[in-house]
Amino acid sequence: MMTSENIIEVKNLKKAYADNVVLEDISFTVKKSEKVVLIGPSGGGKSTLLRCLNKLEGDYSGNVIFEGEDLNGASTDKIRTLRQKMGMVFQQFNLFPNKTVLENITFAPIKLKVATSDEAKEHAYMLLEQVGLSEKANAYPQSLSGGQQQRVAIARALAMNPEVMLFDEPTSALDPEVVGDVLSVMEKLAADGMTMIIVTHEMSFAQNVADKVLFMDKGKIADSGNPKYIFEESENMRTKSFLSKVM
Ligand SMILES: Nc1ncnc2c1ncn2[C@@H]1O[C@H](COP(=O)(O)OP(=O)(O)OP(=O)(O)O)[C@@H](O)[C@H]1O
Repeated sequence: MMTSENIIEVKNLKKAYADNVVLEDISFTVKKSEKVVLIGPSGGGKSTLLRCLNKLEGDYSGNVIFEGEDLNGASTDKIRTLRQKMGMVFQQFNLFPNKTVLENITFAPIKLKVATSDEAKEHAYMLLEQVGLSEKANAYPQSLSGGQQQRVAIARALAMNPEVMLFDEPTSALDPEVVGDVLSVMEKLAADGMTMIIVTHEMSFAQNVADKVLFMDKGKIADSGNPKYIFEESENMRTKSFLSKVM
């Protein structure tokens, strides 16, 4: 096994809320630069799995090994350090409403002392250019469209120079006409070699970007493979039935 190449290894992950088993025996690996896309019916456990990866969700059994270190059982300090290497983008942007776009992006690097104020600003302007929002540096989140806010949220996550980016349905809350802007920022990031784990209902995006697709149903990885296999070849009844409903 080429474990050294794996940036994330998930082994026999199980998670329950009281009696409700939400994740059952989940195992998979993510290599550096790989794009792993999680698809599947609502309630199947995709978001929960993503939150377990950076320990936003504690209390699971099994292992999440990130760059060789097991998050399960790691100290709070260690988890904080590891979490800094994982950028997360949520469905609901979660920008700081009382900070400008620039302040949203520079806040964490300055507070966590990974950059001086000048370095953080310089980096932020670079990132704003990357997401196509240079002219919005001094705007406040509420003056931006949902798609613009989500692109700021992506820039904010990138400001910490993460090793991995986790996306939890980043376009689900957006008006259809701005979804493409966010997806194209993500496609560029993918082409630049970022390691990405993405929960999405955007099937053509999944098909274009994924190296590996995990089809999650009822808390399990019910099917997995490259996009050609999942979208064209799989004979798995659950995969086929799900895809026939969403495509
Ligand atoms: N904080 C929580 N407390 C109790 N149950 C939860 C909690 N979060 C999620 N669940 C349950 O876990 C299951 C999986 O939810 P999850 O949000 O991970 O699914 P999903 O595949 O991401 O669905 P969707 O596509 O609708 O977001 C659901 O049955 C949900 O009700």
